[in-house]
Amino acid sequence: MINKRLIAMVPEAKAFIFKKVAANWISLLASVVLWFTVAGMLEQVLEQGTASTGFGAAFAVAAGCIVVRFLLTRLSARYTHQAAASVKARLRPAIYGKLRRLGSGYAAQFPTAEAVQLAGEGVEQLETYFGNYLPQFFYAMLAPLTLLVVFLPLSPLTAAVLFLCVPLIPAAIIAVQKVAKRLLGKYWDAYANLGDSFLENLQGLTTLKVYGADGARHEAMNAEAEHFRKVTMKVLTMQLNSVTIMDLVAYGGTALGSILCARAFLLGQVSFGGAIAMILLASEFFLAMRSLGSFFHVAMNGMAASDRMLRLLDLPEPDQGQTELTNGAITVQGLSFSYGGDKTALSELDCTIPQGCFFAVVGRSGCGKSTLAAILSGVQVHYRGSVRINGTELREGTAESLRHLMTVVSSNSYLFGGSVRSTLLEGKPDAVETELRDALRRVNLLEFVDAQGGLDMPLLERAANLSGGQRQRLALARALLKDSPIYIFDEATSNIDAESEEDIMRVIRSLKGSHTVLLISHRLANVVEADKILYLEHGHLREAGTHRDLMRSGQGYAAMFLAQQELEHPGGKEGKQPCEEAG
Ligand SMILES: Nc1ncnc2c1ncn2[C@@H]1O[C@H](COP(=O)(O)OP(=O)(O)OP(=O)(O)O)[C@@H](O)[C@H]1O
Repeated sequence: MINKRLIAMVPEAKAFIFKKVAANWISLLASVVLWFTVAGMLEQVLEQGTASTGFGAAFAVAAGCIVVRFLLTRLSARYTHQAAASVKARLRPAIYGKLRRLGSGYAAQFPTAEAVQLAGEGVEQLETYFGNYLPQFFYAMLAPLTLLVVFLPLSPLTAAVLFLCVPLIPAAIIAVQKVAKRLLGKYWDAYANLGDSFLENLQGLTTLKVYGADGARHEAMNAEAEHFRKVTMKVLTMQLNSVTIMDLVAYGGTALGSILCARAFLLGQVSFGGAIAMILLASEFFLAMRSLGSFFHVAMNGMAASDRMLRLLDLPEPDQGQTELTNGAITVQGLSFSYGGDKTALSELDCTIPQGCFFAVVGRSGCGKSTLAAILSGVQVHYRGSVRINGTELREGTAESLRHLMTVVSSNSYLFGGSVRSTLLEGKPDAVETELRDALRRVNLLEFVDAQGGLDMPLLERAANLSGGQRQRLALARALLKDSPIYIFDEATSNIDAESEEDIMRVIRSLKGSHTVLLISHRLANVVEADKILYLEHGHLREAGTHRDLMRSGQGYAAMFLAQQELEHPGGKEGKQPCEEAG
């Protein structure tokens, strides 16, 4: 339960823990003085029948002790909060920073829902570990030792019996520790799985409704929730049972101590005042350990969370490059990539994309187009072979410079809720009104936005109040404002209306010359004007050339192009037009 690595991660907490232990210990000494003073007054009253001289001083001492205890209790609570705050301030950024360093492909290594649960509830339970459990752990050892020293001169037998009973509480804790660890492991598994399902079902709710599959998912989630409830109940039962045992030891021990004190008084071994003071203090022998037992269960849960947190923090990170990437030709040599297993998504790819050129990557579904985009944009970093931009290897470049250099616009670019203005400003935070309006004009969205109240037109989450084509055009306007030297368009025109598609393609074509453009498109009519088309098949580069070259060679690309034209214009001659125009 003393995790050195975890403690080292929150170095500030050590000082607060020390101060809290000191405050609790001084408070215990104040209790000793208080109860001995009260007992002394009682003895005086019993012996003399009335208050005598020195009573006023005794009252003053007792009142002083009460005030000291009150102040120290407040101080102790403050140290708890400060320790807890330092836990939050250290661990949440550590989790967030790790996810950032893992890069946008982090979800392949660690589920999003679990990361959120750890950063939220996991960290909160660790607050109890640092703020309560650790200080109590040290205080619970100090308190019985202090009382042993106080009791020994008065009644050695009582002191010895009480002191020997105290370890029964940690023994009860140790007895349940193994069971608790196993149960809490199960608890976190069930919690994380439920979180994953909940997040996924929520994200896909519309799809579930469309297919009428929400009922089945509902049932499946009910079963998961029921499993989580049962595990939670087992955890609570275990905690309750162990608390009952600890209470039995604490109150049984206090009762035994009181009986021994009374016996020592009757045998004349201790004065009346001494016996009363010991009876009043007997419970203090156990209270510290008893509180430790209560904190133990919450802290144990925090420890289970910390195991997972450390697993996340230990995940291997992609090497952080140190070289500034600069604009220039993209050179790919012997590029291979696999998502795991024997199957390769890309095999020995070679190509050079000169600066300012318009390249297209095409091929059948699953041939590796998006994988290439993910590698070029730094999302997938574990590739073999070489990818250089202006001569610098991609993995040696800093993430920051790659972000400046390249923008990816995909078919599902995320649009946050807010306004059109706030969305556009994500592309260029210091853009002025005219720049924002100009970007909207370029994607043919200005008129619509103006009709809806202008740049401050409100946007719902994921811009749900826009049509698919409008969303995509807005995402493009945001990307244009960023004005990066290289753009990758990954199916940026899929699933949208023909008018929006043409608007977007017009903008993409206009970037040629001033920007390097890599267009990934399943619709080959869109790539006809590309300077070079790369045709992939099962991760291999099979053909490369202009549309005209590839049509002339009459292989895979030509067959795919003609098939699409036939589908779009059945029986018509239109199918051949773009080819002839390009020629
Ligand atoms: N995250 C992943 N984990 C495992 N395999 C993956 C993953 N993403 C893609 N793949 C596999 O890698 C191969 C290439 O996928 P990729 O997404 O690059 O194809 P694509 O050409 O972009 O397809 P599409 O045109 O359908 O988008 C496919 O066989 C796919 O099943």
